[in-house]
Amino acid sequence: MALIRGLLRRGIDLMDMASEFLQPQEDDVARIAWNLRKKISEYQKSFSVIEKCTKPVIAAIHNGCIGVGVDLVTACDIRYCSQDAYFQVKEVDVGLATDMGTLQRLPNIIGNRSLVNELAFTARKMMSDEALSSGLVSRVFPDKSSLLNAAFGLATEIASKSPIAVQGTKVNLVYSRDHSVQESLDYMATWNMRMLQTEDIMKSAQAVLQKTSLKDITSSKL
Ligand SMILES: CCC/C=C/C=C/C(=O)SCCNC(=O)CCNC(=O)[C@H](O)C(C)(C)COP(=O)(O)OP(=O)(O)OC[C@H]1O[C@@H](n2cnc3c(N)ncnc32)[C@H](O)[C@@H]1OP(=O)(O)O
Repeated sequence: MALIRGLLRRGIDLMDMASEFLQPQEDDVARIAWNLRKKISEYQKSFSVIEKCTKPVIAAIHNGCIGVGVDLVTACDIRYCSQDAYFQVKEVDVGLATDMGTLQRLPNIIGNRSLVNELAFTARKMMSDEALSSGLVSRVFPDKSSLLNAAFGLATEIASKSPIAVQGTKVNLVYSRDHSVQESLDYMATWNMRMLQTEDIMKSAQAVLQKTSLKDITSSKL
Protein backbone atom coordinates (compact mmCIF):
# COMPACT_ATOMS: atom_id res chain seq x y z
CA MET A 1 0.00 0.00 0.00
CA ALA A 2 1.32 3.40 -0.85
CA LEU A 3 0.42 5.98 1.77
CA ILE A 4 0.71 9.34 0.14
CA ARG A 5 2.12 11.47 2.88
CA GLY A 6 3.38 15.03 3.39
CA LEU A 7 6.17 15.05 0.85
CA LEU A 8 3.83 14.47 -2.08
CA ARG A 9 1.37 16.96 -0.67
CA ARG A 10 3.78 19.71 -1.78
CA GLY A 11 4.96 18.06 -4.97
CA ILE A 12 8.66 17.95 -5.72
CA ASP A 13 10.84 20.06 -3.46
CA LEU A 14 11.33 23.13 -5.60
CA MET A 15 14.64 24.02 -3.95
CA ASP A 16 16.00 20.50 -4.60
CA MET A 17 14.73 20.64 -8.17
CA ALA A 18 16.52 23.93 -8.76
CA SER A 19 19.83 22.57 -7.49
CA GLU A 20 19.55 19.13 -9.08
CA PHE A 21 18.23 19.98 -12.53
CA LEU A 22 18.91 23.62 -13.16
CA GLN A 23 22.56 23.93 -12.16
CA PRO A 24 24.45 21.59 -14.49
CA GLN A 25 28.07 20.81 -13.64
CA GLU A 26 29.16 20.66 -17.31
CA ASP A 27 29.55 23.27 -20.03
CA ASP A 28 28.85 21.07 -23.03
CA VAL A 29 25.17 21.17 -24.07
CA ALA A 30 25.14 17.59 -25.34
CA ARG A 31 26.58 16.25 -22.07
CA ILE A 32 24.21 18.33 -19.99
CA ALA A 33 21.27 17.01 -22.04
CA TRP A 34 22.57 13.43 -21.86
CA ASN A 35 22.84 13.55 -18.07
CA LEU A 36 19.48 15.21 -17.66
CA ARG A 37 17.82 12.52 -19.78
CA LYS A 38 19.44 9.86 -17.61
CA LYS A 39 18.22 11.54 -14.44
CA ILE A 40 14.67 12.01 -15.74
CA SER A 41 14.55 8.33 -16.78
CA GLU A 42 15.69 7.28 -13.32
CA TYR A 43 12.96 9.37 -11.72
CA GLN A 44 10.40 7.88 -14.12
CA LYS A 45 11.52 4.36 -13.26
CA SER A 46 10.98 5.02 -9.56
CA PHE A 47 7.26 5.41 -10.32
CA SER A 48 7.00 2.78 -13.05
CA VAL A 49 8.13 0.11 -10.58
CA ILE A 50 4.76 0.56 -8.88
CA GLU A 51 3.04 -0.53 -12.07
CA LYS A 52 5.57 -3.31 -12.65
CA CYS A 53 5.09 -4.65 -9.13
CA THR A 54 2.87 -7.69 -9.62
CA LYS A 55 1.05 -7.07 -6.34
CA PRO A 56 -1.79 -4.54 -6.45
CA VAL A 57 -0.80 -1.14 -5.07
CA ILE A 58 -3.42 0.98 -3.31
CA ALA A 59 -3.06 4.74 -2.93
CA ALA A 60 -4.85 6.36 0.01
CA ILE A 61 -4.82 10.09 -0.61
CA HIS A 62 -5.82 12.84 1.76
CA ASN A 63 -5.37 16.57 1.41
CA GLY A 64 -3.27 17.86 -1.51
CA CYS A 65 -1.87 15.57 -4.17
CA ILE A 66 0.31 17.88 -6.20
CA GLY A 67 2.73 17.51 -9.12
CA VAL A 68 4.79 14.37 -8.56
CA GLY A 69 2.00 13.21 -6.24
CA VAL A 70 -0.28 12.88 -9.26
CA ASP A 71 2.48 11.10 -11.20
CA LEU A 72 2.78 8.60 -8.38
CA VAL A 73 -0.90 7.88 -7.79
CA THR A 74 -1.57 7.38 -11.50
CA ALA A 75 0.90 4.46 -11.40
CA CYS A 76 -1.12 2.80 -8.60
CA ASP A 77 -3.84 0.22 -9.21
CA ILE A 78 -6.56 1.54 -6.93
CA ARG A 79 -7.03 5.07 -5.63
CA TYR A 80 -9.15 5.97 -2.60
CA CYS A 81 -9.25 9.47 -1.19
CA SER A 82 -10.79 11.50 1.61
CA GLN A 83 -13.28 14.31 1.10
CA ASP A 84 -10.58 16.95 1.65
CA ALA A 85 -8.36 15.57 -1.12
CA TYR A 86 -7.55 17.52 -4.24
CA PHE A 87 -5.38 16.81 -7.25
CA GLN A 88 -3.26 19.31 -9.11
CA VAL A 89 -1.12 18.73 -12.21
CA LYS A 90 0.96 21.64 -11.05
CA GLU A 91 4.05 21.44 -13.24
CA VAL A 92 2.81 23.93 -15.82
CA ASP A 93 2.82 26.55 -13.06
CA VAL A 94 6.49 25.94 -12.36
CA GLY A 95 7.45 26.16 -16.02
CA LEU A 96 7.67 22.58 -17.19
CA ALA A 97 5.70 19.83 -18.86
CA THR A 98 5.12 17.06 -16.34
CA ASP A 99 7.40 14.17 -17.18
CA MET A 100 6.95 11.36 -14.65
CA GLY A 101 3.85 9.63 -15.96
CA THR A 102 0.79 11.85 -15.50
CA LEU A 103 0.52 12.75 -19.19
CA GLN A 104 1.03 9.12 -20.15
CA ARG A 105 -1.29 7.45 -17.61
CA LEU A 106 -4.01 9.93 -16.68
CA PRO A 107 -5.78 9.90 -20.09
CA ASN A 108 -6.23 6.14 -19.78
CA ILE A 109 -7.45 6.37 -16.22
CA ILE A 110 -10.12 8.99 -16.64
CA GLY A 111 -10.85 8.43 -20.32
CA ASN A 112 -11.66 12.09 -20.92
CA ARG A 113 -8.91 13.80 -22.88
CA SER A 114 -10.55 17.19 -22.73
CA LEU A 115 -10.52 17.08 -18.93
CA VAL A 116 -6.92 15.81 -18.80
CA ASN A 117 -5.82 18.56 -21.16
CA GLU A 118 -7.64 21.18 -19.12
CA LEU A 119 -6.08 19.99 -15.86
CA ALA A 120 -2.60 19.78 -17.37
CA PHE A 121 -2.74 23.15 -19.15
CA THR A 122 -4.19 25.08 -16.21
CA ALA A 123 -3.00 23.32 -13.01
CA ARG A 124 -6.55 23.74 -11.73
CA LYS A 125 -7.33 21.90 -8.50
CA MET A 126 -9.57 18.89 -9.05
CA MET A 127 -11.52 18.29 -5.83
CA SER A 128 -12.46 14.86 -4.52
CA ASP A 129 -16.04 14.86 -5.87
CA GLU A 130 -14.77 15.51 -9.38
CA ALA A 131 -11.97 12.97 -8.91
CA LEU A 132 -14.69 10.43 -8.14
CA SER A 133 -17.02 11.38 -10.99
CA SER A 134 -14.12 11.42 -13.48
CA GLY A 135 -12.87 8.00 -12.37
CA LEU A 136 -9.52 9.09 -10.95
CA VAL A 137 -10.52 7.60 -7.60
CA SER A 138 -12.98 4.80 -7.00
CA ARG A 139 -14.20 5.84 -3.52
CA VAL A 140 -14.24 8.95 -1.35
CA PHE A 141 -14.31 8.79 2.47
CA PRO A 142 -15.35 11.48 4.95
CA ASP A 143 -11.95 11.73 6.64
CA LYS A 144 -8.41 10.38 6.83
CA SER A 145 -9.19 7.76 9.44
CA SER A 146 -12.09 6.16 7.54
CA LEU A 147 -9.97 6.37 4.38
CA LEU A 148 -7.10 4.45 5.96
CA ASN A 149 -9.46 1.88 7.50
CA ALA A 150 -11.00 1.24 4.11
CA ALA A 151 -7.65 1.07 2.32
CA PHE A 152 -6.20 -1.40 4.83
CA GLY A 153 -9.46 -3.38 4.72
CA LEU A 154 -9.25 -3.56 0.96
CA ALA A 155 -5.61 -4.67 1.11
CA THR A 156 -6.54 -7.38 3.62
CA GLU A 157 -9.38 -8.58 1.44
CA ILE A 158 -7.21 -8.77 -1.68
CA ALA A 159 -4.45 -10.50 0.29
CA SER A 160 -6.92 -13.23 1.34
CA LYS A 161 -7.31 -14.35 -2.28
CA SER A 162 -5.06 -16.62 -4.29
CA PRO A 163 -1.85 -14.74 -5.18
CA ILE A 164 -1.78 -16.64 -8.47
CA ALA A 165 -5.21 -15.18 -9.30
CA VAL A 166 -4.54 -11.67 -8.01
CA GLN A 167 -1.09 -11.19 -9.52
CA GLY A 168 -2.10 -12.80 -12.81
CA THR A 169 -5.02 -10.38 -12.91
CA LYS A 170 -2.78 -7.36 -12.39
CA VAL A 171 -0.20 -8.40 -14.97
CA ASN A 172 -2.89 -9.01 -17.57
CA LEU A 173 -4.78 -5.79 -16.80
CA VAL A 174 -1.62 -3.74 -17.29
CA TYR A 175 -0.73 -5.70 -20.44
CA SER A 176 -4.16 -5.23 -21.98
CA ARG A 177 -4.03 -1.46 -21.41
CA ASP A 178 -1.07 -1.24 -23.79
CA HIS A 179 -2.03 -3.89 -26.38
CA SER A 180 -4.90 -4.75 -28.69
CA VAL A 181 -7.74 -6.98 -27.50
CA GLN A 182 -6.48 -9.87 -29.63
CA GLU A 183 -2.88 -9.52 -28.46
CA SER A 184 -4.11 -9.38 -24.88
CA LEU A 185 -6.30 -12.46 -25.30
CA ASP A 186 -3.32 -14.35 -26.75
CA TYR A 187 -1.14 -13.22 -23.84
CA MET A 188 -3.87 -14.27 -21.39
CA ALA A 189 -4.22 -17.72 -22.98
CA THR A 190 -0.47 -18.27 -22.74
CA TRP A 191 -0.49 -17.01 -19.16
CA ASN A 192 -3.33 -19.24 -18.03
CA MET A 193 -2.14 -22.38 -19.83
CA ARG A 194 0.35 -22.50 -16.95
CA MET A 195 -1.58 -20.80 -14.18
CA LEU A 196 -4.74 -22.92 -14.57
CA GLN A 197 -2.67 -25.77 -13.21
CA THR A 198 -2.50 -24.17 -9.78
CA GLU A 199 -3.88 -25.95 -6.73
CA ASP A 200 -5.40 -22.58 -5.72
CA ILE A 201 -8.32 -23.05 -8.13
CA MET A 202 -9.51 -26.23 -6.46
CA LYS A 203 -9.09 -24.77 -2.97
CA SER A 204 -10.84 -21.49 -3.83
CA ALA A 205 -13.66 -23.19 -5.76
CA GLN A 206 -14.26 -25.53 -2.80
CA ALA A 207 -14.50 -22.53 -0.46
CA VAL A 208 -17.01 -20.87 -2.80
CA LEU A 209 -19.13 -24.06 -3.02
CA GLN A 210 -19.00 -24.64 0.72
CA LYS A 211 -19.73 -20.95 1.34
CA THR A 212 -16.67 -20.62 3.57
CA SER A 213 -14.54 -17.50 3.63
CA LEU A 214 -11.47 -17.33 1.42
CA LYS A 215 -9.74 -16.00 4.54
CA ASP A 216 -10.03 -19.51 6.00
CA ILE A 217 -8.05 -21.19 3.25
CA THR A 218 -4.32 -20.89 2.95
CA SER A 219 -2.66 -20.25 -0.37
CA SER A 220 1.09 -20.50 -0.27
CA LYS A 221 2.84 -17.23 -1.03
CA LEU A 222 4.44 -16.50 -4.37
C1 LIG B 1 12.77 15.89 -13.60
C2 LIG B 1 12.23 17.04 -12.77
C3 LIG B 1 10.80 17.05 -12.88
C4 LIG B 1 10.12 17.91 -11.93
C5 LIG B 1 8.91 17.60 -11.54
C6 LIG B 1 8.16 18.49 -10.68
C7 LIG B 1 7.07 18.04 -10.18
C8 LIG B 1 6.24 18.82 -9.23
O1 LIG B 1 5.90 18.30 -8.21
S1 LIG B 1 5.76 20.41 -9.65
C9 LIG B 1 4.85 20.97 -8.26
C10 LIG B 1 5.73 21.59 -7.22
N1 LIG B 1 4.97 21.98 -6.06
C11 LIG B 1 4.31 23.12 -5.99
O2 LIG B 1 4.29 23.92 -6.90
C12 LIG B 1 3.57 23.34 -4.71
C13 LIG B 1 3.74 24.77 -4.26
N2 LIG B 1 3.22 24.92 -2.91
C14 LIG B 1 1.92 25.09 -2.65
O3 LIG B 1 1.06 25.10 -3.51
C15 LIG B 1 1.58 25.30 -1.21
O4 LIG B 1 2.73 25.67 -0.52
C16 LIG B 1 0.97 24.02 -0.54
C17 LIG B 1 -0.44 23.79 -1.09
C18 LIG B 1 1.83 22.78 -0.76
C19 LIG B 1 0.86 24.23 0.99
O5 LIG B 1 0.17 25.41 1.24
P1 LIG B 1 0.13 25.99 2.72
O6 LIG B 1 -0.65 27.26 2.67
O7 LIG B 1 -0.31 24.92 3.66
O8 LIG B 1 1.65 26.25 3.09
P2 LIG B 1 2.62 27.40 2.50
O9 LIG B 1 2.71 28.51 3.48
O10 LIG B 1 2.29 27.73 1.10
O11 LIG B 1 4.01 26.58 2.46
C20 LIG B 1 4.67 26.22 3.67
C21 LIG B 1 6.16 26.22 3.41
O12 LIG B 1 6.48 25.18 2.50
C22 LIG B 1 7.20 25.73 1.38
N3 LIG B 1 6.86 24.93 0.19
C23 LIG B 1 5.66 24.64 -0.26
N4 LIG B 1 5.74 23.85 -1.33
C24 LIG B 1 7.04 23.66 -1.56
C25 LIG B 1 7.77 22.92 -2.54
N5 LIG B 1 7.16 22.21 -3.49
N6 LIG B 1 9.11 22.92 -2.48
C26 LIG B 1 9.75 23.60 -1.52
N7 LIG B 1 9.12 24.33 -0.55
C27 LIG B 1 7.79 24.34 -0.58
C28 LIG B 1 6.68 27.16 1.28
O13 LIG B 1 7.56 27.94 0.54
C29 LIG B 1 6.62 27.52 2.74
O14 LIG B 1 7.94 27.77 3.20
P3 LIG B 1 8.20 28.91 4.30
O15 LIG B 1 7.68 30.19 3.71
O16 LIG B 1 9.68 28.88 4.50
O17 LIG B 1 7.41 28.47 5.52
